[in-house]
Amino acid sequence: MSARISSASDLGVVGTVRRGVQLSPALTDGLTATVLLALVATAGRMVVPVTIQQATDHGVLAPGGPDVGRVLAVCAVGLAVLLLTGQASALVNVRLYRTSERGLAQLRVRTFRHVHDLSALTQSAERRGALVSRVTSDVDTISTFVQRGGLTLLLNAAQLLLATVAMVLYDWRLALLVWLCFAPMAVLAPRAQRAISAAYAEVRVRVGAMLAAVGESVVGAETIRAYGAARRTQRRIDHAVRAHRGAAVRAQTRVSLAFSSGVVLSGVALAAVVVAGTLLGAAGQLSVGALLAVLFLVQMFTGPVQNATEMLNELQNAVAGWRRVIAVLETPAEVTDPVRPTTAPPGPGRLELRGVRFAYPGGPEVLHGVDLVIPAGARVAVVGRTGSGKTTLVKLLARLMDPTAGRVLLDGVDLRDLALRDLRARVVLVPQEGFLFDGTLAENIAYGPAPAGPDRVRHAVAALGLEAWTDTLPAGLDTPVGQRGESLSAGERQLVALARAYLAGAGVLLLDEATSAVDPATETRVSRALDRLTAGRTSVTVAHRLATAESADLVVVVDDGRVVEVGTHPDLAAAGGTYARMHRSWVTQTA
Ligand SMILES: Nc1ncnc2c1ncn2[C@@H]1O[C@H](COP(=O)(O)OP(=O)(O)OP(=O)(O)O)[C@@H](O)[C@H]1O
Repeated sequence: MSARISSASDLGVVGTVRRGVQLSPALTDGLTATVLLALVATAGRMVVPVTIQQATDHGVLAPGGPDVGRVLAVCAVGLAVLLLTGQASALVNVRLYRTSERGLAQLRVRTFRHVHDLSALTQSAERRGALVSRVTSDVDTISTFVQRGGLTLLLNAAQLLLATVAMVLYDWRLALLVWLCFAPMAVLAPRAQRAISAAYAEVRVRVGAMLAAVGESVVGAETIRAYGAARRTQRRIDHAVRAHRGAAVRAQTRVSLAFSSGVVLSGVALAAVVVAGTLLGAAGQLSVGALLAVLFLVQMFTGPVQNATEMLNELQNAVAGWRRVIAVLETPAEVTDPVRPTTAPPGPGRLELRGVRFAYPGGPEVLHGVDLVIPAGARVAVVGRTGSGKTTLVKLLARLMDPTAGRVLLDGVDLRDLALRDLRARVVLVPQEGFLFDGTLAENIAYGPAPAGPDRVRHAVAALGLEAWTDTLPAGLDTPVGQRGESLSAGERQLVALARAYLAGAGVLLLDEATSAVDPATETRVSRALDRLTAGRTSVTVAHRLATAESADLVVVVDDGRVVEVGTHPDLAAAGGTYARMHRSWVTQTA
């Protein structure tokens, strides 16, 4: 079972870009037209040097004296071309943004859906935060390159080529001289870029450390005060802030050095052209206009040579981002919809495990051949020591993952043959800590497969006997719960989770009993709501309190990945086995 998502795909650079483009086909929409427009825009830049040369040689320095009309005519043509190419340039940007945003939106949606399809197993194997970052920041690194980098790289090359051709046409010796001056930059720039990237990587690490230090000190303020660790914490923060400052200054120093060497090199090139051009001019081999034009063309060299390395760096980032996103998309979703789902009508809710074995990826087997029948409509409590496999068993019943061997059946049908949508409508898992979304109580209760209106929410609340509680809240069912339900107590969050499960209306409920302590009043409400919720339904509860087992129809005892006892509480308590021992020790502890 390969539930882990590899950190990155192992495609080469070209393969990665090709696969990335396949995944976001919108990226290539109208690309040919965009490239043509971009080439027109780049060619338009040549207009300035050419206009200057024409205006100088044939206007200002015309053989019969300055010809103002000619200068104006040349400038007007130059201006018109410049305006047109300016339009082309704006259009290129708009088109690029539009197609790249569309393409990246496709990629985000696709990756996000796939993350949802991955089994609970993969999601827990992979840190959830890291998955979120693949959908967000990794796609962002691609976006920077797609929006600017890719085309800039092409246009820079075109600009260098056109500028060189223009220079050669004016004087090939000057063109050669300029290339010689810029050669060191072509060699040094990649090195400078690497040094700058390394410095910024260091800055990012330091920012992370600084945020962690500050964040921990705020979140853990009570513990810090309780242990008198304020000074030690302060020192840690000071250190993190100083380290960040040092790294940021180093990075900026490198950027400034790189920038000024670029300026120096282009200055050297300009000076060399002025000297060589003047000598050629004196020998009658170069016109003043041509010399001016070449000086302008030199300016068109600096940008592309500096940009090229930066863009190559962005290409590297984008390829790394693409590789990580592709790795997510290439992780097979293990819990998939059956090709031909069963059409059998829903049964009463009888569950069965036959020879079920399970191992987490790369781990030892944690369930070793479990055979178990859960009759329809029974209230079942699963008990056992911590780590014995209770939660794993319940997750398999909900098909959050599939067994390594054996079968899980609902009303005689293998869960793998049930359409996932049908399965989720018939079996609902209520986790220990149900996730609450930032919204009102009613919105959170209505969070089920079928959207529910206020009447059904009120009905669910009344059916579970929770009105007395909701009536005490400031805005009743419209009370906001805060992010993750932080405005509610742990017990109240459980009540919301139960109402939500009630509204989902499934015939089979799988409950992971909450272990967090709640006040006695809420405790009573929770257990009353649970009684009402499970009435008439099949329910399997991972019981952390043996009181739950006492009131269940059937108790299942799991020990070290095996079901060792099944029976009613009185029978098992009298049998003198594992359950009887657990129960005796629980009674003495709580007595
Ligand atoms: N996501 C996971 N990846 C790898 N191993 C896991 C994972 N979840 C559980 N395990 C291992 O599987 C075994 C059974 O765990 P499980 O959570 O099913 O036990 P449990 O009886 O529910 O325990 P508890 O009462 O503490 O919740 C344990 O050894 C546990 O370490």
